[in-house]
Order: sequence, then C-alpha cells, then structure tokens
Amino acid sequence: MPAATLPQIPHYVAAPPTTEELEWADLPIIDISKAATSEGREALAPQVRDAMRTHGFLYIINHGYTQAQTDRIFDIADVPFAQVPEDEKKRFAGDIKKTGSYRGYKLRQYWHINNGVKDQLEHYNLHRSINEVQEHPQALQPLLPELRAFAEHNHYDVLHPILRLLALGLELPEDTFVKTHGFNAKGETYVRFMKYYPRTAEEESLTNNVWLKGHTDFGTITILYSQPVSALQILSPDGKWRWVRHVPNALVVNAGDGMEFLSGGFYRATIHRVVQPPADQRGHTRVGAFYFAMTDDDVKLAPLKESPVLQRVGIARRFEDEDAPTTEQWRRGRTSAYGQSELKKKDETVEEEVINGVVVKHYN
Ligand SMILES: O=C(O)CCC(=O)C(=O)O
Ligand SMILES: [Fe+2]
Repeated sequence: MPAATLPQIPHYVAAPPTTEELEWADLPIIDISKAATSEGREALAPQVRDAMRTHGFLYIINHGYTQAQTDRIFDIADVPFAQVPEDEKKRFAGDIKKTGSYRGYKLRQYWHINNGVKDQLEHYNLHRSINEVQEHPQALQPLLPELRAFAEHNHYDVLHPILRLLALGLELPEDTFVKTHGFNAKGETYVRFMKYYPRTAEEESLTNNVWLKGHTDFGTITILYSQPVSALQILSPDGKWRWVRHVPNALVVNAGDGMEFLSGGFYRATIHRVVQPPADQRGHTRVGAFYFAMTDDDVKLAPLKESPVLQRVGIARRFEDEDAPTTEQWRRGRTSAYGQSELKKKDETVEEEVINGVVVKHYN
C-alpha cells in the first residue's frame, strides 16, 4: 500500500531505551533473510535449533519490515487502547473464560497477580483473518487492510521460515510444521496488541514488582516486536531471571508449549515474565505488538517420533501419546484458566494448576 494512502493516526511515543546496565539474556540473532535459499536454510537450521534448545528464545532480524513500517505498527498498536472509548472496549471484551479464546479485549484487572492485586494491562486480540470471524471497534475500521497485511507478514515472512528451520533441526521434511500452521485452517493463531500502564507503589510492593506472572506461552511460536521499555525477563537454565534487551526493528521469537510437546521436549517453552521497568523508564506506558502462533485446532500435540534427532536424543513426554491433547483442547484449557483458576501454592514462588492432566506452573 503506498504510504500516501495510509489513514492518519496519532504517533505513539515510547520511552527512550534504558541506560541502565541490566543483567541481559545472551540470545542469538538470526538473519532470517538468509532463509530464502535452501543453502541459507541449511546454514541457519543448526543456529535456530541450538537457540531453541538452550534458550527457547532468539532474535530475528531482516524480516522484511523497514523501521518506518515497524513504527507504524506501534502507532496502530496503540489505537485500540488510546482511541477507543471505555464503553466500546467493554462491548468488544472477549468472553475469555467461556470461549477459551482471547479474541477481543482483555480489559484491565482481569487477572489476579498476588495478594489481591490485579493486572494493569490491556490486550486487544485479533484473529489473523482480521475481519472474517470478528468485528472491531470503530477506530480500527480504517486500519483493517494494514492489520491483515501485518498478520500475513508474520505468518508467511516470519512464522513459516522459522517453522521450516525448526523442522530441519529435527531432520524432518522442511514443511512438517508449515503444513500444520495453515493461515486459512481452523485455529486461533492471532495478532495481539498489549498496553501496560504504570502502577502504584502499593501494587508494586504487594506483587514484588511483577506485572505479568512467569508463564510459558501455550502455542508453538510467539513473535514479539522488540520495543524499548525493558520489562521482559526470561528464566535461564541456571534459575536466574535475565532481561531481554531491546534490538531496534528486531523480533523476539520464543517457543511455547505446543512446540515443546511436538518436539518431545527438544525445543524449550521457556518461562518468562514482565516486571517493573528500570528507574529511567518508570511512569511510561508500554505498548507491545505480537503474533501468537499455534497449530491448527485438530493437531494432536504428541511428539514427532519419526524425527531421527528425537530417536537419537530421546523423547521427554508430558502425556502418553494416546492422551495428548489437541491444540484446541490445550488452548481452551490454558486460556480459560489463566489468572482465573484457584492456584495451589507449591512454595513461595511457584503456584500450580492442572490442565488436561498436566501440571502448569505459574512463577511469582
Ligand atoms: O509484554 C511482553 O513483553 C511479554 C508478554 C507475554 O509474555 C505474553 O503476553 O504472553
Ligand atoms: Fe508470554
């Protein structure tokens, strides 16, 4: 779409990057433009494999958006929060618990964090088809073509190339995962915009500065557009939380439960959380843009036993293969329960719940 025809929307001004030296996670950077050729994919596959085995997270660069296109996405991302009146937001709130789907708004204060304190973040979730199965508030109407292009960019220019590399890393045919992540198939892969609002000192102290509790993502691959407000932390194998550094115009990509189950534990669904930003970034809002991918609804999340790699290294099973949930069962369980169900306190930092017979942990 030529730039001149884009609808005018306010510019979202994000906080400047922090100048604090935090304990950063050391995540590899993958130049995804190299995945365009089969030689390039052969070269990238071991890097992506090792990153997803050890960290469960990596950065993607050169994914095809200019900095200006990414800036525009953050302007668009703020529209559902800053340009939609509160009563209209309520009308478009998702019935998350009942439907087991995040379509629409997740309003503020929906989840319990700790000591009676609830979250201060809003989501707006759009099914990837954008307007085929979902209606949207007035302010988003002029932006629907751009939103559809954004969903397709994530799906075809980022998700599918990564899935090909992950299949190669398991020595499987390279379209193994692409075939189960159809853009037009029945499933909930979606675009999410998110806005975190600063909290009171009391809320900070009652939650130990945790804004979003430690969790794994329930889908296969999450794509996060890097933004300057440092708050995302990942739990390293040595048990330490490390910060994810902002890399301009890069994407932070991580594996979720679906990928861990399909790969028999080979690729890691790493626990991550969001905490209060460093002092020089406090008092600002934090807008995020994401693509949450999962397999088509009917895919059974059992390990791909035919992988020669898994045959060599062994399979870690979370379920007996015949009991493995489909993506639809898993996402409904995880979505409905999240932040709502009664969690059992295991110790001071970990709470547990059981979904489809599997223990899911929440980290404070
Ligand atoms: O806001 C972030 O940086 C991460 C959010 C997240 O982990 C999630 O929505 O699953
Ligand atoms: Fe997450």
